[in-house]
Amino acid sequence: MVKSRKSKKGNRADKNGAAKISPAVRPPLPPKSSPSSSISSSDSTSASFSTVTVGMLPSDILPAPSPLPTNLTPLPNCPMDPDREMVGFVETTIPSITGGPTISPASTRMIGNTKIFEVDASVGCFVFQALTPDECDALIRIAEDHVQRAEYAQANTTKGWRKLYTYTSMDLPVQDIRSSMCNGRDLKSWLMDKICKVAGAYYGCDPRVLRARTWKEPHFLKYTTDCETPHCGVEMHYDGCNISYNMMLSRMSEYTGGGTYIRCLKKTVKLSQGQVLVTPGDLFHKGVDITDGTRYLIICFVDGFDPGIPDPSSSKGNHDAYEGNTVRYFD
Ligand SMILES: O=C(O)CCC(=O)C(=O)O
Ligand SMILES: [Fe+2]
Repeated sequence: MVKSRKSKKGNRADKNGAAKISPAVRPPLPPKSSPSSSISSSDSTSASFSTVTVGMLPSDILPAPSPLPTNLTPLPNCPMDPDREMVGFVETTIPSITGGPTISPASTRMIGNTKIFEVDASVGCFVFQALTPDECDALIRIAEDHVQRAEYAQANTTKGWRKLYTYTSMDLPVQDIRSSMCNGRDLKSWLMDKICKVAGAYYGCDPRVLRARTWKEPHFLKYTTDCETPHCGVEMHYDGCNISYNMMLSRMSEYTGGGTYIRCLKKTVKLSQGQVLVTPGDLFHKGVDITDGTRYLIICFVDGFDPGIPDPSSSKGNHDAYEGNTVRYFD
């Protein structure tokens, strides 16, 4: 049956979050070189990510099959998912079995300047807006650009979408995109700082103790129905780290279905573009199948502080029946 989200080679983290993963042998880094292209965000709220610069990889000496756009179409002044259609409700619950939609306010609170939506405080699950749509679109583009270059170059040192874990098949470690910079910081540490600051405050630990579990983290995760062997979802599992975060890069309109089903809550959390769901690593959950389109996430298995929240759910019962019990969080 489904258990911890194992790495492809059978490594896994134990229930205390200690990684039992043998040190990965990484290929040598290519020499650093000057930037080849950049994406600028016009969103003034995203000052810390105003420029994503993609540096040159060895494959850059070959013509790129599809060059990166040098500018992104500015989105209307909307800090949230432009496709959201239900502005005004803080939480929408649509029970799949017991009748029609009900709307109930989510409990919210501020951590610094960040608004936290409690998915369920008793099991330490929460959502917040971490990125702007511009930032999400830029991240998808640099990931896909990296993959295209990797496929084009067919070089062993540059790999594209691949299977890093048992239940997924299109993963890409963020640190593969070695030269992407955000205002002089590398992408991985920029993301980790952003999330760990809030997660540390939420769970009551110093954010500096929180770290990515292995070199694979954080990683892009792609689901798509638009290929020969569609990759649509992830079956029930727990991540086995201390804390996990799932950051949504896609807009709602880019896929149908999807969402993260949390077994003990019998709820599927559907994130808007740029929102992140943070959970303790012991909670059973699944990536609900998309039925059409493409859904991109950045996932991270974080260690360093155990929030000590065991999963209260039982594996018995028809949990799939509750997958349609969807919650969304809006301002
Ligand atoms: O697709 C999702 O929402 C969940 C993905 C997930 O649980 C994982 O990659 O470990
Ligand atoms: Fe997971």
